[in-house]
Amino acid sequence: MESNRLFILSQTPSLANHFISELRDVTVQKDSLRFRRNLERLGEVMAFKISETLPYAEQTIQTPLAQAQQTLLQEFPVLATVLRAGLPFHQGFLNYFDHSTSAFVGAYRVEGGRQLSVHLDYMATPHLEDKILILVDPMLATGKSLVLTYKDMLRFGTPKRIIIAAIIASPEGVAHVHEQIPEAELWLGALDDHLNEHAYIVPGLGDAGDLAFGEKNEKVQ
Ligand SMILES: O=P(O)(O)OC[C@H]1O[C@H](OP(=O)(O)OP(=O)(O)O)[C@H](O)[C@@H]1O
Ligand SMILES: O=c1cc[nH]c(=O)[nH]1
Ligand SMILES: [Mg+2]
Repeated sequence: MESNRLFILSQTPSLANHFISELRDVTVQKDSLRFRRNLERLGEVMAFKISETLPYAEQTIQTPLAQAQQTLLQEFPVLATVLRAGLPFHQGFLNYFDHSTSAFVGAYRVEGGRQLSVHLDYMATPHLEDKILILVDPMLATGKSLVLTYKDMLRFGTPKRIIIAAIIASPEGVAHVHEQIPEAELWLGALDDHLNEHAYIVPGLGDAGDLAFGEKNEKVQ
């Protein structure tokens, strides 16, 4: 943990490091079922870690025998994700935050090296005013997809807390998010070294969307 706005899972040794290693490993990642499941497992781990920072309240539960006092979440966060690579990671969050509502955003990077642009074309979201929003996307490279997504989501209300969760990030992406969304807390699996000339994270894992779902055909007929 580097500051109160940046939390890095891999800084505390845990099983999460095994899941991240399998995502990166050029042999293991060929198994797309395992790749998707590792994204999902990391969503579950991060959901649990983030849940420790949310507000709770005492509640009384009736068991068949008596009443039990439980400390339970006061509210479930809204979970937002970016298609396509975000889907398995989002499923992991939803497995734990099972009463959450979800937002889906269609955003993709358009070739342009380090100066790439992001095309945003689909958004389905619940109201966000005064909500706790967790925006999940496994890869934070230039940070443009997440920043554009979040700024567009503000049309649907201003969340009272914004948490961004990514599995692998670049220093450039973290700096862009901190500059453009200073109120965001960033939760990462690992913080990598740099971006290459194609704006891929190094060492990274390659193309998360393609590894999860197959190479996309870029041709428009
Ligand atoms: O920080 P950035 O430079 O914006 O890059 C990160 C984005 O790249 C990946 O999606 P991609 O555009 O490859 O789409 P895909 O999920 O359909 O493969 C990833 O899931 C992020 O959304
Ligand atoms: O390294 C990267 C950067 C963006 N998207 C990916 O899937 N990988
Ligand atoms: Mg991709």
